[in-house]
Amino acid sequence: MSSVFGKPRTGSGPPSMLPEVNLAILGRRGAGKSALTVKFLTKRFISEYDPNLEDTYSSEETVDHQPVLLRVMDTADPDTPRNCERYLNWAHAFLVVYSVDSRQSFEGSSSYLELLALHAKETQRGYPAVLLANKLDMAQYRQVSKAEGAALAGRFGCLFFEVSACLDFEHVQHVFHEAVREARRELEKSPLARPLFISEERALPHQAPLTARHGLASCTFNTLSTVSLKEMPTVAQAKLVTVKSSRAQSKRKAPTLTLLKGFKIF
Ligand SMILES: Nc1nc2c(ncn2[C@@H]2O[C@H](COP(=O)(O)OP(=O)(O)OP(=O)(O)O)[C@@H](O)[C@H]2O)c(=O)[nH]1
Repeated sequence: MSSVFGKPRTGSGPPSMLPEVNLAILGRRGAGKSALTVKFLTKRFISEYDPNLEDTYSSEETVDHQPVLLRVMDTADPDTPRNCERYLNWAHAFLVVYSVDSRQSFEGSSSYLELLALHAKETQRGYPAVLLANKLDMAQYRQVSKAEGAALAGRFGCLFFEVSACLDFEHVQHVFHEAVREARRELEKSPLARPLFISEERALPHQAPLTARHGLASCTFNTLSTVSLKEMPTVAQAKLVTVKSSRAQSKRKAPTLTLLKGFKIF
């Protein structure tokens, strides 16, 4: 069963005939990828949960009066890009996230943009990316100026926004919808492009790792020697994640609420 947010879909009905857009959220640990994903899907800010979970969710959205089934992969690379093919071959567009209060995360986002640029060059296709500076509510602890963010986005020709996962939903939603617009533009240019998925079964013929070919030290492809490209699978099932909201942190007693499918909020 898929994890579906936004407009509910019937579980046993036929697969959605909506046009689909796959969006991968990339960035260093702690940048706020999961918080942004959850904010977009549920309008709630969830302050803590398991950093090792990587899940894909789907949400029926309407962007510019056109419906779309948006699949969002909240990635969980350990410290640097790892086994990148799982999202490089799946996503139509990318949100690259850093946190305004962490220079390290900003540097990490630069590595991801570099990786996407190499992949685009190699596959001769566009991979729209949006650079997203998160934790704007922490601006008093800024380590990265807005100008630096804009300059990095300019270098890679991508859109740039500053948001906060714990402030208003509309800004976060706007960014996700912009990514859908970017993906649509790219899909219109190459309508036959289909996302592929890596499975760990057969060797990928005649393909050396991207890192080896381009010397990108920060990206490792542990499973590349034993992978093969397959058609995209159905959306992964969300695992049960127990999270604490800021209400719980303020020690007020509140009943436990299971939110949609995977998230439990106190
Ligand atoms: N103040 C503030 N904290 C945030 C914001 N977004 C996320 N956080 C916090 O930053 C921490 C990391 O957020 P996550 O969403 O887990 O970050 P992530 O990028 O998914 O990190 P991994 O799961 O480790 O890959 C958590 O404690 C969040 O509560 C934000 O906009 N403002």
